[in-house]
Amino acid sequence: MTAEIIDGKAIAATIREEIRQEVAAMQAAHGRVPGLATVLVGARKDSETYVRMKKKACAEVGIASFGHELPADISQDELLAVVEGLNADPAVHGILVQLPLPDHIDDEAVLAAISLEKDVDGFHPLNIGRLSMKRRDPLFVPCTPKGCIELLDRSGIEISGRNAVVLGRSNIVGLPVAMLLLHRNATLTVCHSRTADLPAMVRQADILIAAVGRAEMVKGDWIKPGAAVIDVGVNAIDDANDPRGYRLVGDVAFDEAREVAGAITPVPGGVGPMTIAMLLRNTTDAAVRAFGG
Ligand SMILES: Nc1nc(=O)c2c([nH]1)NC[C@@H]1CN(c3ccc(C(=O)N[C@@H](CCC(=O)O)C(=O)O)cc3)C=[N+]21
Repeated sequence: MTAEIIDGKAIAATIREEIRQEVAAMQAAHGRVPGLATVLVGARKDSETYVRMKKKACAEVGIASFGHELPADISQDELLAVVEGLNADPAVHGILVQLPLPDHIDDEAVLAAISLEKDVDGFHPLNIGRLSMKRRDPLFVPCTPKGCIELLDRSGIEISGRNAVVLGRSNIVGLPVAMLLLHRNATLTVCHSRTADLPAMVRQADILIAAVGRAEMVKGDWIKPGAAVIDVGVNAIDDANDPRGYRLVGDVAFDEAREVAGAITPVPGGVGPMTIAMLLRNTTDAAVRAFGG
């Protein structure tokens, strides 16, 4: 069997078009548009690239974006003051503090300072807490996990009653995507670096979410025939043939896995574009709430 390729780039484009129309209608009805503030501390190349992509995506759908580029040696108090200013700014409906933050900053304190109504990343401890409870909907669900579920839903892949295996337990992907799958009535297994016989666990998966950040770790013979494979990994590996000197690969050995899986996301062009589409979704939802529906 050769897997259906889940085209995250195309699905994300469809979602961006839906949002573009909503924003245009909002503009017509209220004369106002959603606004996203991005906060970038320091000059990590990857973070700069991600923030630039997010601002460009905002512009394409008519969301206003407000970029705050701050020095790497900013103090915790100064950064908290920036967040407080954005909390109070009525043109800003969503606040995204790009992670990782420099080591001297307590990132949990910064995320906890973001107004709940503007927490479009869904990383505020209260939103995470609500995500981890039954029937306590958080105001916002983190973008990458939400994008994974959206890919399954828009590809017609049933979640309820099926075996879902999540590889990885990070705060930003593994844990929240596990909660979402459980809420959707999957039978859930979370695997990590201490899991005994990882290939055997992964072979149980009707739905596999790979989010460990290790290039091509999941081999083709780990995949249950017909499984849906969502590859969250974004790993740069050296490639002299690429003008950038590297190329991106996922956590799954794609060429092997596609011979076994029923459906699989590519890297790039799978989960990545969905993360950004979900950020636009959350920002638009925040604005709808702020404008009173
Ligand atoms: N507060 C915060 N929120 C985040 O959502 C957040 C963050 N910090 N820190 C870093 C991670 C990573 N992340 C990605 C977004 C888009 C792609 C993406 O679109 N990737 C393209 C490839 C891009 C390329 O070619 O370089 C793709 O997979 O097709 C990937 C990764 C968001 N993150």
